[in-house]
Amino acid sequence: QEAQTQQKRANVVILATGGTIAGAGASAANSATYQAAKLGVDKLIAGVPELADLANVRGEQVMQIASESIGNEDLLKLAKRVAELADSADVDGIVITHGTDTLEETAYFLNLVEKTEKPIVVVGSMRPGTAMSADGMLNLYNAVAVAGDKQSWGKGVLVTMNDEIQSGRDVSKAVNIKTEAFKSAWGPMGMVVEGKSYWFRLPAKRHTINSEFDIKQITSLPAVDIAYGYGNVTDTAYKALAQNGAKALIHAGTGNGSVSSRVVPALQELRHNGVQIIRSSHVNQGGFVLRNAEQPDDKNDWVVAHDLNPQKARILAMVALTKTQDSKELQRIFWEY
Ligand SMILES: NC(=O)C[C@H](N)C(=O)O
Repeated sequence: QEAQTQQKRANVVILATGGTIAGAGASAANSATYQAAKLGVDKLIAGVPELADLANVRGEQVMQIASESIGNEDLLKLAKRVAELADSADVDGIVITHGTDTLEETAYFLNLVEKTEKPIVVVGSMRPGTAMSADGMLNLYNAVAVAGDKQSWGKGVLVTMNDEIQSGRDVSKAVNIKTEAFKSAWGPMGMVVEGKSYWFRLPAKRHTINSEFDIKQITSLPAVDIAYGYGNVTDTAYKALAQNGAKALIHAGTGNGSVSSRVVPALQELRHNGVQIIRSSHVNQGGFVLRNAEQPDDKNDWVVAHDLNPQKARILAMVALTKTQDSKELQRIFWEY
């Protein structure tokens, strides 16, 4: 009978990248003061013996860093390894342990470029494993439960934090000091409770298997940078980023992605010189930027990021620019993904 259950169990690979879920503090009282990326993947797995009740789990250490330091090369390395594993017949699901600071960027990137229906679940924690009420154990348990579940197939890259199943496209870190840190303007897709998934909605945007992008065809990512809008802003940062080689600039705009009159002329000139200008909003609870609202995008030949926050807009712009330099195509992609 033991052999039978063994057979039915899904094979889940945990790819560890670092972050607070692998962090350690000096004492159990240290929930916010600690070093990220200290524990190896074997220790993470050994720390939650109950994972073995959910799936046949094995781990791989892909990198060991705090997620604020993840660069494009790291993204490519991780995504290529995910694609290899997704292609292997003996892998049913993939979990990625990740720092929470850029977790939403990695999750969205994978959602765009992985051509698989197999579950890919990105997970982190807000407290290191050494802290009282550490959240990493349960988050990881939930991630393995979701990754090993047939119900999770074809739903795009998922994030399991705080018992919720979120879409990797929509979810974003909204609070930095609570375990209830990750939110989506459009709500979670489901819940995971005691190792069982409960689904309520599906993603409407193109992802993974229905995406036109494929990590196997991407060898490098173009420079795309973000500049922030605020009162009294100048065009200095925008110009400097472009001069430094940015192929597209994400305007992390105020409100509706509005652009200060002090910045508009520089952005018009940069677009004239070939730099793509993408207007997003930096409002906290979910921006919503529409073409030709606040700024004449048709006239300026700018793109709007719609509901993508600036950091997610950077990810989509990089991926899109591997295929097209056309601003209309870019805008189509921003509506569809
Ligand atoms: N909670 C965390 O994981 C934060 C950490 N700075 C990281 O992103 O790696």
